[in-house]
Amino acid sequence: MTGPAPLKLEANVLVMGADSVGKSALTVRFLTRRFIGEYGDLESIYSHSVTVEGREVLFNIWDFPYSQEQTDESCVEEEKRMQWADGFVLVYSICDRASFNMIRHKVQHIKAIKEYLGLEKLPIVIVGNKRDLHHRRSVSSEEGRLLALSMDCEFYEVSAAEAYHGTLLVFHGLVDKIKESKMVSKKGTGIRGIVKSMSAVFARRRTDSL
Ligand SMILES: Nc1nc2c(ncn2[C@@H]2O[C@H](COP(=O)(O)OP(=O)(O)OP(=O)(O)O)[C@@H](O)[C@H]2O)c(=O)[nH]1
Repeated sequence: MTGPAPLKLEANVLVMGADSVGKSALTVRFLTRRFIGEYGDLESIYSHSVTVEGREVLFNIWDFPYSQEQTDESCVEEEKRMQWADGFVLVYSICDRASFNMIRHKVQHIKAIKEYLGLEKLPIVIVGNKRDLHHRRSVSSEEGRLLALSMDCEFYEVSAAEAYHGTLLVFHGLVDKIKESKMVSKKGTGIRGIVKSMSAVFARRRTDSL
């Protein structure tokens, strides 16, 4: 006798990182298996269903750079996005130390925002991208691993340019953590959930422009 099919899991994922570290490359590689080289600078949200260990997962992936200017408005918007997310992929480039140095602060920020949820383990994955550019490396694998360990996060080093498998591990690893933190999604499902979340994020902007 077979039991009921497991519930579909909805995972809102925020991909964050400094400029040009490969956030779009990583996201597009996961969603399409392809590396297309140039991605423009559009902030984007993608929805895509994937089967992970026999369970259907609807990923809503939001790829956006850290706010350049720390205005009150940009801070509020960033916090709303963090609230929307069930899990985080924090990307740095192994060739860009400044992008690595920002990670610790971002993890602390996310933890502060999510603290009220009382989750034991926040689903956060730290990713060192551009592993293929080893001749230009300025952050060692060890440093990345130690940072992740000290912040209680998962860690992967990948090359979005060279391989699909690494990005697959990143997103599947994150889903495992999200599953642990919420067995059943209590949020709105499908496009309604996204529209609700997007409306929340942009409500302030609309109000301000009236
Ligand atoms: N060699 C190499 N180049 C990469 C890799 N991932 C991304 N790139 C390149 O790095 C550049 C930036 O990639 P994006 O994916 O646009 O980076 P992003 O973080 O989304 O950039 P912003 O939208 O500006 O914040 C592009 O020229 C990519 O082709 C990688 O793994 N290896």
